[in-house]
Amino acid sequence: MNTSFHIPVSVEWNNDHIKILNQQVLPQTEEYMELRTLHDVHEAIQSLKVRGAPAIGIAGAYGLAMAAAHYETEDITEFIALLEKDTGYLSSSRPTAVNLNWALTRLNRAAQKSKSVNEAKTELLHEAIRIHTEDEEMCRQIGEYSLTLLHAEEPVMTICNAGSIATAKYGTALAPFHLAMERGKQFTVYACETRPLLQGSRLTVWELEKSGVDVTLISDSMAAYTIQEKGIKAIIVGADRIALNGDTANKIGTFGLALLAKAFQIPFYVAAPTSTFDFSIDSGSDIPIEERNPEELKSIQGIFTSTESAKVFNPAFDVTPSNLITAIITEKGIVYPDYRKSILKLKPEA
Ligand SMILES: CSC[C@H]1O[C@H](OP(=O)(O)O)[C@H](O)[C@@H]1O
Repeated sequence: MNTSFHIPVSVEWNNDHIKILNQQVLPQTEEYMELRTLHDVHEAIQSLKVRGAPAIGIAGAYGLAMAAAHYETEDITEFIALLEKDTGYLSSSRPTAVNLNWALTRLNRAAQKSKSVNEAKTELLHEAIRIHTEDEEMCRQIGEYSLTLLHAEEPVMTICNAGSIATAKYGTALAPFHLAMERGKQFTVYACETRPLLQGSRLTVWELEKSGVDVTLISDSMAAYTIQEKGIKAIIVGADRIALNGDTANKIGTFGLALLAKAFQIPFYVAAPTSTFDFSIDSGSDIPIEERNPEELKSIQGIFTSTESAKVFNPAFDVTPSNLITAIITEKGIVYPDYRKSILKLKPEA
């Protein structure tokens, strides 16, 4: 393997602050930023400087632990109340990816078990570090299970960026490609550009090129023709929130790819850690879908591509019904229908 290739990561804890790769300016600029306050973290998540369900959870966890380290109270009850207030603020940064709430809930539970403020401050940072290191291992496992389903000689398609920079490392949907590359095996990946924020053309192409994986960019509208002409053998995507019945929220455009997979009778895989499952909701209709600023659709990098007066519908995610999903690949194994039954087995002990 060419030693210049490497698998990029996007979030790091740096003693007393968070260091992130600013995904808003990739691929033209590889800029690292320091996040030192809760507002810094909220803004970075909301503006997609840090993005991707698992990476949002990791950054949110470090952000809450970092903020709590500066609480001045010595009263544990007051400390917990402050933590709950900051948790609510941070949770509001992006509503769809369940990993943010999942991570912040873990930190609140860790603090609630603490007997003193000092113990709570230590436990919060330790829990954030655990979430970060666990996610890397979960992603690597997802990659291993994915490699039992995907074969390097068969071209595959993906959308958005469910990659190493959207997680601790390796990614979810992109994990098999990075792992295969580490073992000298080359996948042929077709990446949809993923309008309007272009996570595919800006981030997935950049990330896979860094890692030496063979990636070809297509526009979202080219997906059907590409499947037909390039003989795509499978589609694999990430997830932001998976309901008990297997309905999956992911980047806008995913539902359309699932319909194409059905039409072309090729497998459609969702790759996600169990931290992306929301065991409190029955179906996809319960998943909040973030609608974003209309400007994101009407312009690109400040240049209007429609009229300034154009009305816009700009959902950042859609929900793929579970009947279009061939299997869900998790770090605990591959989940098949009947999804409600198989997903319930993944539910952590209370
Ligand atoms: C493993 S990342 C999961 C998921 O998050 C991305 O959304 P966004 O770019 O808005 O943060 C995308 O839907 C990925 O598939």
